[in-house]
Amino acid sequence: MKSTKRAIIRASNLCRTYSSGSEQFHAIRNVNLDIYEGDFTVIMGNSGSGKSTLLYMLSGLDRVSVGEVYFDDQRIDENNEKEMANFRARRIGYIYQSINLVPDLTIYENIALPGYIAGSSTKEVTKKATDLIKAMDLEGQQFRLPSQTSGGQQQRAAIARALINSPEVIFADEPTGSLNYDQGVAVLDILTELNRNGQSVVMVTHDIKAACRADRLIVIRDGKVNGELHFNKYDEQDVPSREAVIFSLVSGKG
Ligand SMILES: Nc1ncnc2c1ncn2[C@@H]1O[C@H](COP(=O)(O)OP(=O)(O)OP(=O)(O)O)[C@@H](O)[C@H]1O
Repeated sequence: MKSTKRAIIRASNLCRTYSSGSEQFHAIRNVNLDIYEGDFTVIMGNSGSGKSTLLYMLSGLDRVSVGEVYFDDQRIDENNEKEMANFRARRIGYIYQSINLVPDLTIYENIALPGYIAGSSTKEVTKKATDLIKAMDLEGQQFRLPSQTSGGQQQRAAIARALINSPEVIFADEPTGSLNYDQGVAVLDILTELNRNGQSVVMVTHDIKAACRADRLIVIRDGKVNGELHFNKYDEQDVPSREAVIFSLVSGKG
């Protein structure tokens, strides 16, 4: 479907080939994909279909083998290492399934660190980190090490860390994968609220309930885009009907 929304990311003829010895594996094959500003885009697909690989390339976390990636109309796949690190620090936020907080830094320090890496002043970082700690309901946890907090608190800290530089796009790779049900819902509620306030979100998930948060769903199969659905902004009432259409598209039973 042609969209009137602005493409914040454009990927053209994207390929990613992994080599091991003389073997080559084509994890992403000729993908053409736009990600629209303000959308909550969800990527689903079977294990090994290439979701994480695609997310890495769209976010500049990994190199493309062939193809082009444009972010806000600027080509990023030709960036050198320094330009790419700068791009990642300032323009995107990344939330990992495995959370990946630095174990020896406090929750506050983990959240603040990318602010300093991006070159913000101590005053700016302190204000933003303090606001985010409040918004993510982490007051009282900020001087603890990650190991002294719950999984849900750690993932909320990881979201705060991803937001510290006010990125244009937040990428989340199975952000609820290591959480219990209630913690997962809390994280999805935060991402949904951020998106309602205009934040572009791109999330990979295996969970159909989590995928119901999408206003655009993309299904990947064998490294290719295999289907797409569009929804209105998330409304809890729509979940049962959304679950059914998402299930039929993902399972190929539609
Ligand atoms: N560094 C690598 N070297 C070789 N093959 C890789 C590498 N990383 C991923 N692959 C392969 O590429 C394919 C896509 O992997 P990817 O992690 O993108 O899949 P995924 O859809 O995110 O899977 P999952 O849902 O299980 O996380 C898989 O077959 C995987 O084994």
